[in-house]
Amino acid sequence: MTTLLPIAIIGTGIAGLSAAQALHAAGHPVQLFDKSRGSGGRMSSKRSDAGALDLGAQYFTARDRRFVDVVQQWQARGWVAEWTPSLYNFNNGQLTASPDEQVRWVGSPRMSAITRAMLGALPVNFSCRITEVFRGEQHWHLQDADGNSHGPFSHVIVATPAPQASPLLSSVPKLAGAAASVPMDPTWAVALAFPTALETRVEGCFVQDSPLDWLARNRSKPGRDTQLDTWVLHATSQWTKQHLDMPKEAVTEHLLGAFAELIGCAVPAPALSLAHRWLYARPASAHQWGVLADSDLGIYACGDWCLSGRVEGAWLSGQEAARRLLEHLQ
Ligand SMILES: Cc1cc2nc3c(=O)[nH]c(=O)nc-3n(C[C@H](O)[C@H](O)[C@H](O)COP(=O)(O)OP(=O)(O)OC[C@H]3O[C@@H](n4cnc5c(N)ncnc54)[C@H](O)[C@@H]3O)c2cc1C
Ligand SMILES: NC(=O)C1=CN([C@@H]2O[C@H](COP(=O)(O)OP(=O)(O)OC[C@H]3O[C@@H](n4cnc5c(N)ncnc54)[C@H](OP(=O)(O)O)[C@@H]3O)[C@@H](O)[C@H]2O)CC=C1
Repeated sequence: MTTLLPIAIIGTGIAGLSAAQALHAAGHPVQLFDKSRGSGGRMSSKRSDAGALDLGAQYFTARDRRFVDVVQQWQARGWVAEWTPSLYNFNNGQLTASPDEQVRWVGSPRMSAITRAMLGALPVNFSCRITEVFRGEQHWHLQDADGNSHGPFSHVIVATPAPQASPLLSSVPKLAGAAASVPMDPTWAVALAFPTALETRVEGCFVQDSPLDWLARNRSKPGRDTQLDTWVLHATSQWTKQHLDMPKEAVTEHLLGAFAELIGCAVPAPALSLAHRWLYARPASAHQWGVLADSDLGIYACGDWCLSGRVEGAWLSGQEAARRLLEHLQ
């Protein structure tokens, strides 16, 4: 059985697009919405004079068979490539090589390439912040921040971070309460570009006992612009919380200082630097919900916070939302 009305999907991160693709493949019309100007959410990339910079998700791993299979398809289509960084660990003031066998994937030529390709020609309203989701006598309707109404829709899938999902689920208090119970931690990200290559072999580093949590040589990822030596630094959730409202220039200065202390080579002034604050970067703890659903009413919530807090979890959660919706239609 097919629905005549489209299914509204709020959020064009990987969870929303995972659900959209599965529903579209099953013959159901979808209509996507995102408050941003493009797709990707936390898997987006920032265009800059130093090329595209992955400020959010750095790479992803695939452990679940279903995700392994889809990543192989993405690889065959050229949407993703394996990233094999020279990995290090910084612990107790020591920088040590930390190679492993883990396969790590990145979007190619930038992280945002994956959701751009998944979106394809699916209908989407960008720069459209949904503020209200409500049910009429039979169907769902959306209200956006500019006062426009959208609908009717047969079903709604909310695919935003938990704190942003909760108000959109207010017509089903049980779902709104579950989403509200998931705190999400922030992450400050800083990108740097140096005119000459830093004299280090480090291409990725897991960091302990520092304001930094992770750093990556962006240009070591496949397909990236290599003219400048580009780096992305992520602060720990703890440091970010303590400095949530610090001006971007000061955040850059602090994290550049921490980077210079640990990287073990001379660090000149960067030719370009930028900072980005991810307010809802990761769920404070993992859940095993898969999806939140009220199938009788036709409303679903998905995203990384319903599973592992990683790219893989977000994709699986979107699949689960689509599966539950299709199951209920039968
Ligand atoms: C700094 C950082 C580093 C990370 N590193 C990794 C990593 O290395 N590996 C890994 O696996 N994962 C990593 N992650 C986590 C990974 O990025 C996420 O798990 C995944 O991208 C979440 O996808 P999602 O679709 O659930 O949510 P999102 O990507 O957040 O998508 C939600 C979308 O909803 C939109 N939206 C929100 N509210 C509204 C509204 N009211 N109306 C319309 N649209 C709305 C947003 O604009 C966004 O596009 C990282 C995340 C961050 C922030
Ligand atoms: N900053 C955020 O907001 C945010 C960061 N996230 C990070 O995303 C990756 C994804 O995790 P995944 O399980 O897919 O990858 P890994 O297996 O590569 O890493 C998992 C953790 O394991 C430790 N690790 C892995 N490899 C090594 C290594 N070669 N040497 C030392 N340590 C390694 C490391 O843990 P610690 O940082 O040392 O505690 C990895 O973190 C992951 O890095 C998340 O932190 C996800 C969501 C938001």
